[in-house]
Amino acid sequence: MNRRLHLLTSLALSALLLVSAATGLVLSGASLSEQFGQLGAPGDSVAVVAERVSQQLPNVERLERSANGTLLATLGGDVEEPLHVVDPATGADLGPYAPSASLEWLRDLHRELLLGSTGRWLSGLAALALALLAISGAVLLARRLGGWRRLLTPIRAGQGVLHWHTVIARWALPGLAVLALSGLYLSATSLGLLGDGSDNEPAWPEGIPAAQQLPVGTLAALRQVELAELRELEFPSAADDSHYFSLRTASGSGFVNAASGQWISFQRNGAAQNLYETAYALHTGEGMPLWSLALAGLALSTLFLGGSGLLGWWQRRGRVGEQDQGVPAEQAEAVILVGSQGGSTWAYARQLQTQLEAAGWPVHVAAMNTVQDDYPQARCLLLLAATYGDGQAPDNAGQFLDRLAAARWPERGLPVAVLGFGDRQFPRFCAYAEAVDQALQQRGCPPLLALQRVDRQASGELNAWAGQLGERLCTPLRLQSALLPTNEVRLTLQQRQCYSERGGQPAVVLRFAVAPGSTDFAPGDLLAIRPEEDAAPRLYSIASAADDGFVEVCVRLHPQGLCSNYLHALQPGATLAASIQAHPGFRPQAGAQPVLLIGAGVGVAPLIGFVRKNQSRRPIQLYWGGRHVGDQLYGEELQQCLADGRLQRLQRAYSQGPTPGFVQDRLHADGANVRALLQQGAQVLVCGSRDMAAGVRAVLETLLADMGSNLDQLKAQGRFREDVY
Ligand SMILES: Cc1cc2nc3c(=O)[nH]c(=O)nc-3n(C[C@H](O)[C@H](O)[C@H](O)COP(=O)(O)O)c2cc1C
Repeated sequence: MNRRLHLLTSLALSALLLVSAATGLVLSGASLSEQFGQLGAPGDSVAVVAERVSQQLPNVERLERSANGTLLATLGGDVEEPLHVVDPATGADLGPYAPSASLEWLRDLHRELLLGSTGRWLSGLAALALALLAISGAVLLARRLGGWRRLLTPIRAGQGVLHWHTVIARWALPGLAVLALSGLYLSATSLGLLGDGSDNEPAWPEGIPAAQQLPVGTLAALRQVELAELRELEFPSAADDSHYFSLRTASGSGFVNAASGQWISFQRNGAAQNLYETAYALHTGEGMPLWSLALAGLALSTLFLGGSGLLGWWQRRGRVGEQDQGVPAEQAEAVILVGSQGGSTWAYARQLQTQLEAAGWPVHVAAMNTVQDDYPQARCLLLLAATYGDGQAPDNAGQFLDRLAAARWPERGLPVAVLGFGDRQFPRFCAYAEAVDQALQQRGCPPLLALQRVDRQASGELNAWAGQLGERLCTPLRLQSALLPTNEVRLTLQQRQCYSERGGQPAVVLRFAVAPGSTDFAPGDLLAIRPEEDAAPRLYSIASAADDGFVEVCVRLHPQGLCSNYLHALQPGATLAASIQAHPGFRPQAGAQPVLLIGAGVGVAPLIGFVRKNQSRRPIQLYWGGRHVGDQLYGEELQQCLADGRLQRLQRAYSQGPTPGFVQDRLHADGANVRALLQQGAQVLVCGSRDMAAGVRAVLETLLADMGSNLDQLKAQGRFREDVY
């Protein structure tokens, strides 16, 4: 609902919002430059400045100071251009006031789209749209991050316009809310729907006798008011026979006796006027240079958010596609319901749909929120559910549990199977799928299969489940990881370096030439290689970056391994097709905090990549585990990095060395150092086998417990990441 409100509002009013943001950007820039032009203005009183001006321009009738600090004098008599800019420091005439015609035009466009009062209504609508977008955006963000209390926690690394949409929106939201509310209020006052307090006037001077006027510079009341406070000062008019000054300041307005210099009356601004003044200042930034700068940033971010939101929506339309629902729900024999936020889970529903349909099953595929009361023909119900936030449902599944409680199909004993999609690096791995599975059990649905949780769309877990499901349905099924590459690149082996290992299998470092600009990647991304046409691809962590001009991976030989045998046999000049998958979840966060890299064997590949690229010399320490002291995978290069400061410290452990130990034992022995790093806010990146990773986690848990923390907290801060195979 929220996402739809967010999307529909932005689609319906995008043109209006973009015009408001673009004109707002230029206007805040202009206001900023005007304010910078007035930075050296004197801090004198109104009396002193009025004296200076009246000496230079004896026919001055009125002084007016804009919130940005420009001082304007209205000259009386037969003057062709009565409005002049004056210098408050000297009173000198700086020439007739000539506002830029294009700026005035832009201001009109911003306030009323050049359409008069209809345009003012439309501008009000733009402010309303901005308010709705800010509110629905905040709700979406809170959902995505796992609750309002986590609104300020780091957003996980990601790619694509929608990731940056979220990152920018988070910072811009409070400012956008201020802009939207002040814009709404100003529109309401300009349309006469709300009062601006301007009817709150001081008592009009009556019966002031004619008397000798004092020089304006000596008037006590005007000497109390600072120039920065001035809005307007009207001089006594000989024509009207008035013997007083009328004055409007930021805090109120009143009249001053020109002969005695005393206040005749003064009326402080009421609440409505103060509200108007505040809203006006907040919306225009006038008189507040830093806020003007922030407004320019907000206008820019509105443009970015509009563009990125629309682009992201356009890109997702096809991906998340719920278009092909198959047969209507009431005719389906197999029902597949999908809970997905990012869209990837739909790919598995499509694969199952295609294979089941090919085997003659009438299949219905839909979002979990559209679950029906009954599926009269169904023989099985398959639920594919991802987890978001802090263990919550994706948007398109948020209503599933409520609807399940009222549905009739559980009473028919329809067999169900739940496949959970998640990421083990989150504290509540596949928690939503677990909740769904439990609710189904409570409603007495017979399980077709036990709940299976899939970590980062791992092929093995997907296929184990598909295989079992195929057996139950008597229809062979398989699932192919949707992380499979679609962006194949042609690689040519440039260089290979083999590291043999006493009593173990050799590892080879392969460097493939890649045409500059043909693809983009960073250390830690994955190279997917398919050794044979029908084989599942194998993923290898990349040790280089696109600007190196080569893709480097490190591969251990597995005697029975199809892909490792194939890669070990490659000789320079050989070519192969592969593709690169971004893996933004596994790389150092931006910043200067220390980084603790932990790896074993060929798991060093992405880690050496991070070290190589450490041009800023942030403190990076590497703990690495091998077998024998002689195993020197990347040994020389690591020494070089130590020497030039890209690597601060290197600790090695050898499981079959003179003092045998694993990398986790080394960490444990070095507990004081690791604790110190964690206390400094270090991020931990672990790459290697599952067993090693489990050992490392156990040691870190112990060290963190001593510090009153735990791994879950570290993960929630994005400071613990694993790339485990
Ligand atoms: C912001 C965000 C929060 C996530 N939270 C969790 C979580 O709490 N538990 C979990 O197991 N996986 C979590 N994941 C991982 C997703 O469930 C996983 O990537 C899933 O395959 C995404 O499927 P989808 O693309 O269909 O939405 C999260 C992913 C993101 C981007």
